[in-house]
Amino acid sequence: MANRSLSRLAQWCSRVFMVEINQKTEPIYFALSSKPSAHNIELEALFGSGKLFSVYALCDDRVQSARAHAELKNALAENLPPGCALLDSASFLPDIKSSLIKGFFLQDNSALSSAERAVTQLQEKGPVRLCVLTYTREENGEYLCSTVAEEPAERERKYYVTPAPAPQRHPSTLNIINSDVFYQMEDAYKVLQECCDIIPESKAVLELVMEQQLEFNNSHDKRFPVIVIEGLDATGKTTLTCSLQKALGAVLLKSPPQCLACFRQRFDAEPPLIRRAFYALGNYITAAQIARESSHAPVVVDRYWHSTAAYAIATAVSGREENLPAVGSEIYEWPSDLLRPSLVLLLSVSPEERLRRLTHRGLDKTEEESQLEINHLFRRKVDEAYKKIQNPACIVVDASPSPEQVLQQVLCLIKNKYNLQTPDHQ
Ligand SMILES: Nc1ncnc2c1ncn2[C@@H]1O[C@H](COP(=O)(O)OP(=O)(O)OP(=O)(O)O)[C@@H](O)[C@H]1O
Ligand SMILES: Nc1ccn([C@H]2C[C@H](O)[C@@H](COP(=O)(O)O)O2)c(=O)n1
Repeated sequence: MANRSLSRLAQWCSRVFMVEINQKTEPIYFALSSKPSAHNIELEALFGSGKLFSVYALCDDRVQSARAHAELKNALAENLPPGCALLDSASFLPDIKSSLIKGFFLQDNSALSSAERAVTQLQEKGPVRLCVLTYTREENGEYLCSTVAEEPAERERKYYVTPAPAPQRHPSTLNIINSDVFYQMEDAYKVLQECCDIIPESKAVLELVMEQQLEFNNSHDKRFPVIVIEGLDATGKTTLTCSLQKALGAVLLKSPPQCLACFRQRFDAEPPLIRRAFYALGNYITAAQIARESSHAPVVVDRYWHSTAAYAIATAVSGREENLPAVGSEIYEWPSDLLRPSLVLLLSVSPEERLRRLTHRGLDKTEEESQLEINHLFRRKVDEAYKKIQNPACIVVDASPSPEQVLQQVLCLIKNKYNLQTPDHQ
């Protein structure tokens, strides 16, 4: 269903709404119905007594939609009067892939109940069309939903708010494929193609991808091992990959590759659809470099697809780590057209040790790194997602001992697996 058709209230009736009070508790689910329902304590707690709204940015185009949602969040945060709570919300068709539409649930407890005016002003300002649903409480305690629509007939239409059961699949997992994680180069490529007008840097990135693909040769029969080192920030990847490079006489590569470094900040500022497509394409450039280099030497890679998928999944899946799909889900499948490494090692340290290393290093932190620091829930989800990725799955390495001991441990793993001749580091 095109988003634009959702401007009519009746269209929302086949859908379920999810409101997330916070990341640690279960979301609240409700639906719209022409029939009233029995009293529900959860809904009572969510709807409380103030004025309530759901706000969605409606665009047919996925790039515009992703940007409009992010802009709406900023605009609401800036323009709402004090006393308003802005909660993440979404609407979806239970267990139907790609059906999730993100929006916001707004509780207006401001002194003058002026959130509606602020929202209407945003609606008038455009250019993005907003769908605003408003909820009112009847004397008998029922909640009714109507739209803040221009046409009077549409404004008159009302539906009962009724509780809905939690779906089997957490709604935030419904849109992951091709919105957060890409499983073919073509799919990520298309996203950046659609961005060329609004983000001119996309063109340069696409050209670099095409250049590398032309040189890409995936047909060497005899390859040297390709060892990927993964892990959260400050777990020791840079330290280990540099030592491995020397110890194995290997070529050291990273993803995203150096040629994309100047574009990274630009794409990091974009919503997940665009940002993740950028990192996905980075992996294909690195893959082409791996294919070239592994024909004459072992290759060590600092981050690759495990990072791209794990961070994207952990960000997309809201709430607790139990909401992550189980091992075996298609979302953890390695992209069919991406060069597979021979070995993936996941460096693991305790949160306390990682924080100590981060603080000691004292470098600027990206927003996501800062989030990792303050948000243990997110860190656990990244870690879990790393471990759920299959074919190739990663081998967890305890990276808390000294750098030299970690290196020895890893050399041992590599030697055992490949019978490689590596210098002794006793
Ligand atoms: N085994 C270790 N024991 C103690 N300190 C370590 C160890 N390995 C690395 N460090 C220190 O921890 C800090 C982070 O290490 P490093 O830069 O190698 O991590 P990283 O995983 O590459 O981080 P990022 O992903 O953020 O670039 C550095 O100050 C480094 O010297
Ligand atoms: N192959 C990669 C590498 C990195 N990312 C993303 C994931 C995090 O947001 C961030 C971490 O990188 P770092 O700060 O350690 O340079 O970059 C990715 O998606 N794919």
